Amino acid sequence: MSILSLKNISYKYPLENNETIHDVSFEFEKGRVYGLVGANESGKTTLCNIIRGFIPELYKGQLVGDVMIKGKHLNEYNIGELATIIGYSFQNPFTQLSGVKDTVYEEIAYGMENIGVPRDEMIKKVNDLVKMFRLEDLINKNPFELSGGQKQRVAIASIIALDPEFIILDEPTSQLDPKSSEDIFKIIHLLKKQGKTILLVDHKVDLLAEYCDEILLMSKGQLAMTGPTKEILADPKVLKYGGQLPQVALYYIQKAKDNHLKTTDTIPLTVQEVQDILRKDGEV
Ligand SMILES: Nc1ncnc2c1ncn2[C@@H]1O[C@H](COP(=O)(O)OP(=O)(O)OP(=O)(O)O)[C@@H](O)[C@H]1O
Repeated sequence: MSILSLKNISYKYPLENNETIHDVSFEFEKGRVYGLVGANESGKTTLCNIIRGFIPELYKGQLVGDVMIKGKHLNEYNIGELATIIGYSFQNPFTQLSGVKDTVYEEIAYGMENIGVPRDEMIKKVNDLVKMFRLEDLINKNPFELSGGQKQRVAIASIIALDPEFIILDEPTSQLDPKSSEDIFKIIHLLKKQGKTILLVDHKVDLLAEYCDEILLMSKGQLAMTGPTKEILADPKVLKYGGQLPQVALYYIQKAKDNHLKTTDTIPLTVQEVQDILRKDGEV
């Protein structure tokens, strides 16, 4: 059974004439990492808000279709239950900070305090997350004094602290340098190994190619392409729908076209895969 499913979801913001999301259906399986990609304003954040229930709870408008979580309609969960089932890290980490805690350490503990996690368990969890997100030097700092990237790491640690089963990360690496971005993807991999289901909105297709099981490509409010990462991110049709291909795939397609390489049925998506193909073809 899928952990979360979307059935014929359409949505129109108040005062807008046209739908921002049109007839989206999809089933998310437990323990998989999904990359949600698409051009700017294609509807990715709006879809995440629908999955988390912020639409229609906070944003009104016209929503049709059903969001089912573990076999129950989203409406059947109360706000507290939903917060522990679905973790949502916002695109802008500034909006995620509680604003009532003076240190990073307290900020990470805040959500757990609210749901009454026992003190010992809470301390252990915060210490684990501080280590996992390399926040050791920042624990006594005020969250609002941090850089954008540091805020982003604290915001993600705070939602993981609640141990949600389904985690939505909306552009978690947008303010991070390449090394910190890769670190976040490694944490995503670790969370997957713990059985979490992750929906990741990100433009860094090279990292998505390496870490995601499946890709959902949005175009003008619809899911234009969905499927295994290996199929979707190796398909030049992605470009037609405003998506991007990994640098490695683009390089390989160009090389194959120039006839410098023997063609192969499989377009490589990672540097490792290119090296394997080149080695097989006797190029290196
Ligand atoms: N609160 C709102 N009221 C009205 N329209 C909105 C609102 N929020 C977003 N939109 C519109 O909905 C469309 C989809 O926006 P959304 O932010 O969901 O796309 P996105 O794919 O996440 O974009 P980006 O990659 O730029 O973050 C856009 O045209 C946007 O202007």
